[in-house]
Amino acid sequence: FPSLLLRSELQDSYDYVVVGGGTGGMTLANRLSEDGTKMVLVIEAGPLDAYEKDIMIPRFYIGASGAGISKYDWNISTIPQPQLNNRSIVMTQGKLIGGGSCLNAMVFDRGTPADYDAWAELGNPGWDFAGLFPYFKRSETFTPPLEQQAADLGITYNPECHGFNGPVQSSFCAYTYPTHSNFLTAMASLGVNRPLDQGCGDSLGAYVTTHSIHPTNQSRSSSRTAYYDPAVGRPNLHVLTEHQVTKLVTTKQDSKVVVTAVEYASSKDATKQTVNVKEEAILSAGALHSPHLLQLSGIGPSSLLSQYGIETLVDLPGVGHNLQDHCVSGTAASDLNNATFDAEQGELYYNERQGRWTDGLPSALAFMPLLNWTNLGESILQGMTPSNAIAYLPDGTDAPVAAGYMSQVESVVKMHRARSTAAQELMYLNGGTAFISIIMHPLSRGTVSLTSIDPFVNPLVDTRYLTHPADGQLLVDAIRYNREIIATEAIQQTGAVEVSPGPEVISEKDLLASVKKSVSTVWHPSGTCAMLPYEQGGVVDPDLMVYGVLNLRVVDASVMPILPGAHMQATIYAIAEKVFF
Ligand SMILES: Cc1cc2nc3c(=O)[nH]c(=O)nc-3n(C[C@H](O)[C@H](O)[C@H](O)COP(=O)(O)OP(=O)(O)OC[C@H]3O[C@@H](n4cnc5c(N)ncnc54)[C@H](O)[C@@H]3O)c2cc1C
Repeated sequence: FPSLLLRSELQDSYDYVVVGGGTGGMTLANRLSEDGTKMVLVIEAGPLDAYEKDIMIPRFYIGASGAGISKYDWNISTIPQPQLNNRSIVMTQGKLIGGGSCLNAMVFDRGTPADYDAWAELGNPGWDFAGLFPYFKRSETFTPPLEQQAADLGITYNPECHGFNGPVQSSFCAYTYPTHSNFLTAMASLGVNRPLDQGCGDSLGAYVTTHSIHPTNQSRSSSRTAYYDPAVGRPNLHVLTEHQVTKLVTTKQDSKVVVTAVEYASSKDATKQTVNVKEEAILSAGALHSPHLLQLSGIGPSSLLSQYGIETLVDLPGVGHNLQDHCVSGTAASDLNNATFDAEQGELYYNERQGRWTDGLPSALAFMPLLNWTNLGESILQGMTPSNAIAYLPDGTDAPVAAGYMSQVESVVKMHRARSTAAQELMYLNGGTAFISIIMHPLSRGTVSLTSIDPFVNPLVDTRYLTHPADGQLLVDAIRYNREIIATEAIQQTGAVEVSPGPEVISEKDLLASVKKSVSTVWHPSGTCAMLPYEQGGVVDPDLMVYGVLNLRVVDASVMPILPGAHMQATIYAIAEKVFF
């Protein structure tokens, strides 16, 4: 791996220093270093993986393996959540070259046009669907479904909505459970449409999705394989792994702050080193660590920084606020898998690159607008009005952050009313073992905050899932909807019966209690350095430049002002592809 450097081989200064070699960071580093006149350094806290099967074979993605791969994970959990019976939720976050794109479930999709148009309407010109569309395409090499697969599962696509030369592979899993047809038939019987192609923004309805999987060898396509591997030999791209950035070194120029260097260390006890920044520093440390690093560097809410004796260089109340995540709860049906089946499928994978092991997160799903699946839509929407919502923000939320939140809620309600976005994503898991519902536009907001001036102490993550009652109501009603699906003739043919929460759990109160017992995450934290106007609690402007700092950007999940009604990675690749070009 020639561009992995020892610290002693580093130059004194670089044109660009990218903090974090994950999904967004490696994309940027690759594109910036296409210009051979620019020296680019990536500093990544984690190592380079060794193409282990847990990373590369879809069957073993971290969620499927249960416990995960702690050496490639930051091993962070939320603080105990009082509203969830004091449970802490495990918040897996990649700590390796490729970041989350090496651990994720590989679903590769886009939201609806409304999801991104809302970003633009919130004060970010150019970040609507039309503005992002070329960059979605630029990041992607799309492989259409095989003829038989398309016929069996009714997969349709529009080539005009896809890229065919981009670094990230997007394809349909070689294997689909036979019961996926039952699911699609069941959804059709409930009146749910089959969209032409989610790549065009036509993502509402039930269908089989694309994954970031290489269609030839059926292995993971990540920012490591897509953006790191091809750039590894460039003399102007240096990558320092297993070193954690501890602080941005700054000076003042007129009224603005300038980043002059980046400080890093290999461990808590190691001597801290610095590398100079000629043009820009770029934070791509993810939605938990980018705000943490800003706070450690004196850029954040002064009320928080003063508690730790950190001088406030830029008072930005939004840093670490507006934490949003796609939370999930489900209805378990019968277990359709067994160990013998799995062993047979393993053999099939190694011999032919076919079978169940080519399938990461099961690919049959439905994105459902609010008013299309719940009869309680109108009353849930009433409870979502911005003036109601503000009461559910964390205590002590600064006025600009609250103002930005009100605008976000307005956008979300508008989209729900127009049925232009998904309120839930319904996943048909493992060929029918569970129907899981993921809230696409949660109104609960959490925080990420430092708890020590020691950068090696992880930030405190408080996701505050279900603190806005509408999020809980949606998950409760999703269980009722799952029961309707299980009762359809097509699903009954699979032999599925509800095992959890159990058909005896019926009242609103009991259903909510069961949701609170089970609610978890699909690991999509975002919004903590939101791209919003300054007076709305924004942290970065539409060029993703941090307010009050001359040469600092944030390029990762934390800049999303509102979560899209989709999984994250395709959007993060597009953000990183777009920001400089
Ligand atoms: C288990 C799991 C399943 C998921 N499933 C899907 C899915 O199926 N589809 C989908 O689209 N999305 C999925 N996601 C979400 C998606 O993968 C993430 O949202 C995305 O990868 C985040 O990209 P990022 O660039 O914001 O951060 P990351 O990719 O996490 O990159 C941040 C990088 O910065 C490094 N870093 C942090 N702090 C420092 C520091 N101080 N110094 C140096 N380096 C630092 C980290 O080690 C990491 O490598 C999943 C995520 C997880 C964890």
